[in-house]
Amino acid sequence: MIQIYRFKRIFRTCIVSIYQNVDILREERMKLEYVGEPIISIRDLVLNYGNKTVLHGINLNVFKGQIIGYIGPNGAGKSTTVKVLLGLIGEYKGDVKILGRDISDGDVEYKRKIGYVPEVADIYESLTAQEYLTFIGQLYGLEYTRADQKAFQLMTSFELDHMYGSRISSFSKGMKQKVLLIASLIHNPEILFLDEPLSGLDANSVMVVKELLACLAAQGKTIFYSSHIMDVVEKISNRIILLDN
Ligand SMILES: Nc1ncnc2c1ncn2[C@@H]1O[C@H](COP(=O)(O)OP(=O)(O)OP(=O)(O)O)[C@@H](O)[C@H]1O
Repeated sequence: MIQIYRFKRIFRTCIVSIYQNVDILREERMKLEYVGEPIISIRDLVLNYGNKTVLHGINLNVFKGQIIGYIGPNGAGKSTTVKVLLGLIGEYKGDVKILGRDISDGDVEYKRKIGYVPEVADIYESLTAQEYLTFIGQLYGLEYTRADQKAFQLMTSFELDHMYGSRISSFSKGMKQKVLLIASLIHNPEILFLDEPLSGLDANSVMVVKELLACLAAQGKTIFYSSHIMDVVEKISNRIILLDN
């Protein structure tokens, strides 16, 4: 109980300080913008689905601590870009480096350092949140006890601790979305890819996610946030990329 309380306190303290110092943080993040090696580097990325070209030569550098809003209309190629970065689509032209490594070189180690919240996710609904999250944590190499502790902390921060032992099939859409978000954070990734992460969340949960993202960025995490809705993205991002053909 003490640990939960401590985590809640740290989480809230971080959130409060983020809001109090939001301008300073923005300024600090802007300073980070062009310093050092990019954490994600995309050069002349072209991707075709059959005869159709979806990505027409994208060039982009993303630096540590940035929250990138990756915006474009439906069908612009946002999810496709994210899938390339995650190594889920290999048939592209151009160079993509994550954490300094070319992702086409076959070394998948970088995947331990990234988290992903997909737009549409398959989630094992017959498992409880505890079973699902500890399973994901162990896939990322965490010990069961550590995964369990981390999962419960994150469930608590999203006010879902009372559902920890319940089957995911009994969760609302927004609750499932939160579980997916927790699953993406359980291994403390350096880069977080989010594909429309707020879909299905109520206003309060949107606030929690926004605060959490600001908190993560302040800790030096990099966030790649893909969405077709400018409204929320412009409030949380410190750099916006518009994808238009
Ligand atoms: N597996 C696929 N096979 C063929 N075409 C595809 C495939 N996946 C996506 N596309 C097409 O590629 C284009 C880009 O799709 P993508 O899902 O990347 O867009 P998006 O910007 O994420 O859109 P949305 O905002 O609707 O999620 C669309 O025209 C889509 O129909």
